[in-house]
Amino acid sequence: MSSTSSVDFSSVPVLDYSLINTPEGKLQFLDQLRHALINVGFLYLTNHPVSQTDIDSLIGYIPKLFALPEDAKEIIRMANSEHFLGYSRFGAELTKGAVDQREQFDFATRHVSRYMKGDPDHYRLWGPSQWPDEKLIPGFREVLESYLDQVQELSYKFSSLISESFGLGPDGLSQFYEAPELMQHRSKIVQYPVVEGSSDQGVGPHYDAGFLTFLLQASSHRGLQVQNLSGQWIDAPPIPGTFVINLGKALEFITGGLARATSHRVLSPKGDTPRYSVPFFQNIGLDTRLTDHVLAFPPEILAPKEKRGTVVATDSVNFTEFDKEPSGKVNLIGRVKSHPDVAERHYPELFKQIFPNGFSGKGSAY
Ligand SMILES: O=C(O)CCC(=O)C(=O)O
Ligand SMILES: [Fe+2]
Repeated sequence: MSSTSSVDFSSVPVLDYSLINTPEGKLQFLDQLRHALINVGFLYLTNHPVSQTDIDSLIGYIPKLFALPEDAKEIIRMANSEHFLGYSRFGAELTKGAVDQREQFDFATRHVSRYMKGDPDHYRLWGPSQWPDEKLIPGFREVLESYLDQVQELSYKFSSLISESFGLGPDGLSQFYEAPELMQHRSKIVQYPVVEGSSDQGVGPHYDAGFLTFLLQASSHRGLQVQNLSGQWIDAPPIPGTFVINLGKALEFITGGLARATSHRVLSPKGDTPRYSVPFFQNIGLDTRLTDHVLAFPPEILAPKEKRGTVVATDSVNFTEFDKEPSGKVNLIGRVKSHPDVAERHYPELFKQIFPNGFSGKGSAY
C-alpha cells in the first residue's frame, strides 16, 4: 500500500450516539459517520444505548468463564455443533497460516433453526448456542443473552443511520435483513493470554467478512490496531463506555467500495494479565446474494471517495464467487475452512469438496 491521501487517519474517530436526539445533532452525527465510513472504516461509539450495568456484569463473568474446569469447556466444544458455536482451545485458529494466540467461545443471538430436511446446507448454519453448566457459572447465560439482545437492536439502528448518512433514507439497508426471527448474529468471547516466545500474534491482519462488527474491549489492554491508507498501524486502545464499530467486506462490496472495510490485527498483551474482548458480528439474511443488491449513491455522496483514493484489493474473502452465492453459503464455506474438524463431522460432503485430499492440518481463519 503506497497511497498517501490528505484524508488519511492517524487515530480512530469517536462518535457520540446521543447527538441523534436533536435534529441538528443528528445531522452532525450523520456527517461524522459518513466521514468515518468512507475514510476510516472504524469508529468508537460513545453514549450508546446498551446498558452499562449489563456490560460491567458481562465483563465480570469473562475471567470466570475461562477459568471453568477444562472438562466443562470441552463438553461444549465447537466440534459438537453444526452451527459452529462453542468452545475453541488456545491456538485452534490460524490467520494466513500463523497461529492466533487466543482462546474463545462462540455464542450467537437467540434463534430457532429454520432448517428442514431438503433445505440447502447453509440453513443449518444458524441455531442455538452451547451454554456452560449454569451451576458452574450462575447467571452468565442470562447476562450474555440480554447483552446480545441489546447489541442486536443497536446493530439495526446503526445500520439505518449508515443508510441515512449515505442519503438512502432510514430503510436503505433493510433489504439485507429478513424478519428478526429469521436472523441470527454471532459473537465471541475471546481471551488473549500473555505469551512467551517470538510471536505476538493475537489475531493476524485481516478484514472482517460480514456486514458490521461491534467490538467490546473488555479489559484495559492495548493491542487492537487498525491499518490506515498508507499502511501504518494505528492503535485503537480501549475507551471505557464505548464500542469499536467496523465494517466488513460484504458492506464494502455493496457500497461499491464507498464504505471501507479496514484491515486490523491484535497484538498479544504485555504484562501479566490476559486481554479480553467480545466482538459481535452482524449478519445479513442467509439467502442474500450481494451482487443483487449493489447500491447506487447520489454524486455528492460519492465525491469524498475520489479524494480518498482506492482501497486495496480484497484478500480476506473465502473464495472468488463470494458475491454471487447466498450469504449463508459464503459464511458456511468460511467456517468449513477455518474449522475443518467441525466441518468434517457435520458437513462431510462440503468438507470433501473443499478438502478433496483431507485436511492437511493447516486451516485459515479468515
Ligand atoms: O479482539 C479484538 O479486539 C478484535 C478481534 C477481531 O478483529 C475479530 O475477531 O475479528
Ligand atoms: Fe476482526
